[in-house]
Amino acid sequence: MNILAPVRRDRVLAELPQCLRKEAALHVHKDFHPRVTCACQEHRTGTVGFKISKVIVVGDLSVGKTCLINRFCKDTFDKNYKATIGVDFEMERFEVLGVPFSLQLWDTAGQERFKCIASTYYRGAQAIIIVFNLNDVASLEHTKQWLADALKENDPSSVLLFLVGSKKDLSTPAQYVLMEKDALKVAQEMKAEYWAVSSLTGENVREFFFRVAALTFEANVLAELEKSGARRIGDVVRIHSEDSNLYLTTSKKKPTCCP
Ligand SMILES: Nc1nc2c(ncn2[C@@H]2O[C@H](COP(=O)(O)OP(=O)(O)OP(=O)(O)O)[C@@H](O)[C@H]2O)c(=O)[nH]1
Ligand SMILES: [Mg+2]
Repeated sequence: MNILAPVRRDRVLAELPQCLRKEAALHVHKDFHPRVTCACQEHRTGTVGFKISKVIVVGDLSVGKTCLINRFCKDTFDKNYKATIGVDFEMERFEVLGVPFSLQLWDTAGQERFKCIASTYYRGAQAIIIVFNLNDVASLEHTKQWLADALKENDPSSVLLFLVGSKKDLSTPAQYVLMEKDALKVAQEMKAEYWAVSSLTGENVREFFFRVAALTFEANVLAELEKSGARRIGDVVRIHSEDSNLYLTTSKKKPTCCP
């Protein structure tokens, strides 16, 4: 991969992609955080010219983790199941608000016998994607254990969580509605953002990864600004009391500031 080649035109994000369901979203702001937009305009996004975030994808065997990544990164779909052994890795490049940004996508094995190898790659994730099969309620129940295991290796206060229901093409609308109700509840308990996708049809796959890229980029730049002491004395910090379901601003206490 040539890191200096221009980013593909369909990987350019100029606006914040919106969540799927407001009831289970990491935040529901219409735009990027004003400090992030401002920093990008002024090229104050950090010391390095490009940024990388590590994302791990976990969940039961055969829920469709590999197919989800392959649909987005390679626009392919394989109907034959080939278990991931240990981990696989894909790097996807974006340009967010004019800044080069990459997601390192770690596709882990769901099979019990490979879990031990896979879990050694959990550390240092900025986002955790927990996948379940929308047609298998047990796989939704197991997401809590997958999350607990992934959080052992990461800082729960800074990592972004996504709960993704897969194989949407296999559920009828009525079945989907029932499953979504349970899934939204689990997502709210976890403080994860909920998505439902189909790697076979491609439904929501691009929208989902764009949202992951945008939110990890936003968190990454905010952390960078905080670290570099970019917040000037006298900056006004305003908490939006009308924000609801904003996991980031409520539990993680990231204030919304004037630029
Ligand atoms: N109909 C349908 N089938 C899917 C979809 N996604 C995955 N599958 C099928 O589900 C099976 C398992 O998919 P994988 O992506 O290999 O599952 P995995 O979660 O990576 O499995 P492990 O690597 O063992 O953890 C394959 O036969 C896929 O073709 C989908 O969106 N729709
Ligand atoms: Mg796999």
